Amino acid sequence: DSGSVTASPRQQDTEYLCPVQIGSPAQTLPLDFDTGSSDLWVFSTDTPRSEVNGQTVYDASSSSSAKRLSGATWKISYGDGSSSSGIVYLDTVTVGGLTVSRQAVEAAKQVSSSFSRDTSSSGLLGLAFSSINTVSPNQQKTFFDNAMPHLDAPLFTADLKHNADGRYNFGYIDKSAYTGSISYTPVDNSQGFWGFTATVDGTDVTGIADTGTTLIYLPDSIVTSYYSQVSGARYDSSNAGYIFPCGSSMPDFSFNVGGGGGGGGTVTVPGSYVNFAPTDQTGQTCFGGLQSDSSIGISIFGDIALKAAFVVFDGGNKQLGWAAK
Ligand SMILES: CC(C)C[C@H](NC(=O)C[C@H](O)[C@H](CC1CCCCC1)NC(=O)CC[C@H](O)[C@H](Cc1ccccc1)NC(=O)OC(C)(C)C)C(=O)O
Repeated sequence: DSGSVTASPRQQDTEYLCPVQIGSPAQTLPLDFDTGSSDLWVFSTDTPRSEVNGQTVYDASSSSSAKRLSGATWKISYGDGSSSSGIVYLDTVTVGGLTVSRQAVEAAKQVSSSFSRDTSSSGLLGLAFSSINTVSPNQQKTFFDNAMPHLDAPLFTADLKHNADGRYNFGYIDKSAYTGSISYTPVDNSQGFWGFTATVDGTDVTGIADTGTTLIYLPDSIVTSYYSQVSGARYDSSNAGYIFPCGSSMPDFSFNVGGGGGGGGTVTVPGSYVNFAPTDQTGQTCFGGLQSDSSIGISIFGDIALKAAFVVFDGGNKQLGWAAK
């Protein structure tokens, strides 16, 4: 089996949403595919009306294939401080033509305000490792874990784009989607994430490949040396990050993956991607797409990095592949 689904950017590439079919007859919800978490949760008819703000909701009672997973609950909180919790159904889930028949669909009974405010997203589809799924008492598998044994190849690929529709493919590598060769590097999933080590200016950086995080967060030393090349760039505490004059021409940002003997491959993030967005309506000052990880405790290669590459999340061989495009 295989599947292929469009990933549409929202709010200046802040997140990427994909249409997912749930239940019988199919209910299509736009979900944020997140390689940084492992719960498939959705706004539902169980979500208080006061917390629903135009989002499409899942109605288990109108799905003939929905079965309540009795006694199961979930509760999750994310790096940005948002959170949600609720109950669990098993139902049929289809992504880009790839179907999993008994997928844990976590229906929200509560969502935090930032989810209510994000009118374009109906929830998340977690693509990290099932070891960090939050369902209790019996942890549930991700869509990818459930699909893996049926896939032509035990992998999925992420091809996110700046300000344009990209694609997640499951079960195969689309050779027309990238240029040159794919450089692979081992994955450390001990924390449940797609952890890997890259080299930046000769320094090894261990971080995670996270489609659910908008920006790149790296060690201070790397970030300060990057912005030292940009006149007028400075760390601004009110914005809690590096800002600079919007007219600045930003240097490209490169990192090497799969180094060692073969020299590995280099991913180059165009400087224009690092000029993420204006900090206010005046458009004078812009916020950087590369920020320090010092308040996070882990380095994150988020969408700013991922959209500069074609990335293979290989669950069978526990490796990450990076290619230019
Ligand atoms: C629960 C654990 C098992 C896993 C958990 N994983 C994470 O927190 C990482 C994961 O990728 C989560 C997934 C996101 C949670 C919030 C909704 C969107 C997805 N990433 C995160 O928690 C990181 C948050 C993102 O970077 C937000 C995302 C966002 C998008 C649109 C609107 C609001 C917020 N972007 C964001 O803040 O963009 C700015 C900086 C430009 C404003 C953890 O480590 O705690």
